[in-house]
Amino acid sequence: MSGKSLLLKVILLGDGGVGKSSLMNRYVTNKFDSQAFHTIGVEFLNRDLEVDGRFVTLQIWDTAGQERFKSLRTPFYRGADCCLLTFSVDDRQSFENLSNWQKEFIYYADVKDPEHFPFVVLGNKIDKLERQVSTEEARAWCMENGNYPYLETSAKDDTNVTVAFEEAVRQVLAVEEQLEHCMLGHTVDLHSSSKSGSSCC
Ligand SMILES: Nc1nc2c(ncn2[C@@H]2O[C@H](COP(=O)(O)OP(=O)(O)OP(=O)(O)O)[C@@H](O)[C@H]2O)c(=O)[nH]1
Ligand SMILES: [Mg+2]
Repeated sequence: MSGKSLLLKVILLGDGGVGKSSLMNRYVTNKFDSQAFHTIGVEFLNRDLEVDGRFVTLQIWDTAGQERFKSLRTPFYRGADCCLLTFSVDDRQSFENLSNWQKEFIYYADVKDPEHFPFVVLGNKIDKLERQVSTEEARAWCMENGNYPYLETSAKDDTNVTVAFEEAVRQVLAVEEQLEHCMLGHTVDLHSSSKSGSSCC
């Protein structure tokens, strides 16, 4: 087990009103406000956690989903280690906009290798009885768009909120481990007389 704490930046993106701020506040302060105000620009909160023996400080960046705040949120995408694409299961439009959020993130965060970037998709407000997006549909979107993990959450009832943020950490650690593995492969390569090296990257 490593004693060093890792600082990870995760960013919550999605339409205005899907519950991004509520998810962050539920996770960090364990509170829920049924009359939350729209976010203007960005806000962030930190929480320390341990995942699979790794100590992590999770820096959660909560962005304003409303279109009019686009120029205020996009400068903060750079340096994110994971992106939580969020929609609300009772709002079909917010689900249909996931691709736009994915593209906006890749562009403004200047992601060099989008295929391997860790996105996690959250379908929030599962406590609501009238759904407009089924679990199967959401899973299918995740499969088709990069094989992303999909979690259904409720910030109101505190369903899967901790699991969602821990999954984000796991995704980042998995990518990091793969990179370390590849670099190790290259190091071994330099000292090897053989031309054939690691084929993982
Ligand atoms: N029923 C229910 N309501 C929720 C849930 N999460 C958030 N809400 C409510 O939905 C509304 C919008 O939530 P916010 O967290 O402000 O949404 P947001 O995504 O941060 O919105 P912007 O800041 O405009 O981007 C608020 O009235 C919340 O109380 C949930 O899981 N279930
Ligand atoms: Mg908000």
